[in-house]
Amino acid sequence: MTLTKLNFITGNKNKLTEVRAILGNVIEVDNQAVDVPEIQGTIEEIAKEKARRAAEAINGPALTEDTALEFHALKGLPGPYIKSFMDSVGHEGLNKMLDGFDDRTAEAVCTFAFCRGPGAEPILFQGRTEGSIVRPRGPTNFGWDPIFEYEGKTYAEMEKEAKNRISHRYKALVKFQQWLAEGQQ
Ligand SMILES: O=c1[nH]c(=O)c2ncn([C@@H]3O[C@H](COP(=O)(O)OP(=O)(O)OP(=O)(O)O)[C@@H](O)[C@H]3O)c2[nH]1
Ligand SMILES: [Mg+2]
Repeated sequence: MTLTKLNFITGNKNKLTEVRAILGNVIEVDNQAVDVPEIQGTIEEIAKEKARRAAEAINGPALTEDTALEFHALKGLPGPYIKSFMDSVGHEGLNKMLDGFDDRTAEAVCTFAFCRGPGAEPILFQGRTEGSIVRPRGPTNFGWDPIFEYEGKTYAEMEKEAKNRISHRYKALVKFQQWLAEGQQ
């Protein structure tokens, strides 16, 4: 089955905007904001199960994405649980979690999962970008962008195009595009 368009199942408008900006001229990206329950487990287990449940929910091919933010000093936490950490303690709390450590480096991880349909095994495409956790700088319209610094600028301080050339999401989508170009084996 050669894909001519994608159904990206996400409730996150910022993610959708970046996926369309990065994939825009490669393939059409539709969206359905189906609320898919997320299990606990490894990043890969969470990403796969999200795609399985999305494909079941729409009874068709589904692309999903799960993002994690791993603090090296905390052995990878908050990881895939970053959303609840961000909602509960915010930029300041996330910074404070590292104030007792010398190592403030972190890794942004984006894991796309494509599931051809109910019962199919999802295929994963992962991108990672290394940075440091800093006090917030820049616009606050996308999650933890203001506290993730890459080569001197936070994601929030970067022009959108600049972020979309180096981000965890961009790197994951490069792998996805290669898979699409190779005929989706
Ligand atoms: O500053 C940011 N820069 C990014 O590039 C980025 N990508 C994701 N996130 C946030 O990290 C959590 C992941 O949780 P998440 O993957 O489950 O996303 P979500 O629940 O918002 O959407 P979805 O699960 O419907 O796709 C959510 O709070 C997202 O807002 C980002 N924050
Ligand atoms: Mg989610």
